[in-house]
Amino acid sequence: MIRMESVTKRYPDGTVAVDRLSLDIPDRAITVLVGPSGCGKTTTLRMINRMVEPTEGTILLDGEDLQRLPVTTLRRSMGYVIQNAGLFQHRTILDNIATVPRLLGWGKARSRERAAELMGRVGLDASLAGRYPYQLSGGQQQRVGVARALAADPPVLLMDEPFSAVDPVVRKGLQDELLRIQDELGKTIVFVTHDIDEAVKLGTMVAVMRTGGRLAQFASPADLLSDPADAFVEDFLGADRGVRRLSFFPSAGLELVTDAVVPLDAPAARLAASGAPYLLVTDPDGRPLGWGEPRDLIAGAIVPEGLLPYGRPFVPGTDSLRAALDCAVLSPTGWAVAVDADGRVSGVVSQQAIGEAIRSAHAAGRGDVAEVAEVAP
Ligand SMILES: Nc1ncnc2c1ncn2[C@@H]1O[C@H](COP(=O)(O)OP(=O)(O)OP(=O)(O)O)[C@@H](O)[C@H]1O
Repeated sequence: MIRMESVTKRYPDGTVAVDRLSLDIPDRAITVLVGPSGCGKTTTLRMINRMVEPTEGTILLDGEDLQRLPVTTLRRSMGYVIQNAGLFQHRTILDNIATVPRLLGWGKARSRERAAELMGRVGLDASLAGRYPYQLSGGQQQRVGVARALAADPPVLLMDEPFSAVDPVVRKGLQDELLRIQDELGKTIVFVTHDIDEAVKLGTMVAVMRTGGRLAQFASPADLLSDPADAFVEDFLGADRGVRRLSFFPSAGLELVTDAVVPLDAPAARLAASGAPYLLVTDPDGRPLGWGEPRDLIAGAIVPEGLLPYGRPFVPGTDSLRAALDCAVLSPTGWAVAVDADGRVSGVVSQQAIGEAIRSAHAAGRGDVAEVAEVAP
């Protein structure tokens, strides 16, 4: 949808902020521009809505040269969200969100109705509508910024470090919310961040830029983590990229052991049958209670309070291999507990078995990674 062809921006003082950048930004997906401070991310984003004009090269929107489109028409088709939200301090939340529809001549009632609908969509309580920005937390203000950018339903959303000024917990909430909204709305989003974890979490495609405004690599997060183009990208990705890459492998293929799972009232024969070093005891509904060693469990008299904690379970099919590994690492027995969507135990799996699954997933290579790219981290 948006194509950049050898785009360069040289500021009047001679600074080359962006150097011959070519990018195909896919339709209805999130493309993240990431890189160290001053590498030209913001300049690139602003060239897309013509707040900055390129010195050389061409940017096409649906095949049309941006230079041929009137700036007002262009900006109306592109929502813009910035750090600290940039809200109008003297306007209420509802009026902030209704700004663009009002500019487009929608009429007061319809604009406010739309603004109220968007508050719900971005997770803001309706009771906040009459407040002013200073009466909201930083995270709430960012939500207002997103709602305002979406108000006129533009096909493109440009987001410049929108979540950088909030604490990590609020930030995670905002990221999850953006992914949820994107699932519903399917916008073409260009998102600038200097945080590689945010880029890998949000991006369908990630453009890693280096100082001097040059593109270092343009790839899906899974491909980036498995095949960094050079030492700069590898360094930028950080030390634990191997573990992070596991987020893109599903846990559904793990072979679950079921005979190490026993109910509270298990008979002696059942306790002795599995040969496993630990048994996971379940309640009458099949939910986990805790681990016990077979020799410590007395048939018909298992005491839940005497069991080892089962840790955090994972859900095969929804969770990734990284989540399963994390459960196993945190489990006092080294075994991870798998549950279904209702929290009932479907089996258990050892660290060793997860390790084997990781090795075969890596061996299966990229084709498999692409297939499972939808798995949640
Ligand atoms: N108006 C300007 N005039 C001259 N140089 C500029 C101007 N705006 C930006 N620059 C320079 O262009 C380069 C790229 O800046 P830009 O803001 O695009 O980078 P960035 O990657 O978004 O940085 P950050 O992550 O720190 O926001 C920097 O060296 C910056 O100093």
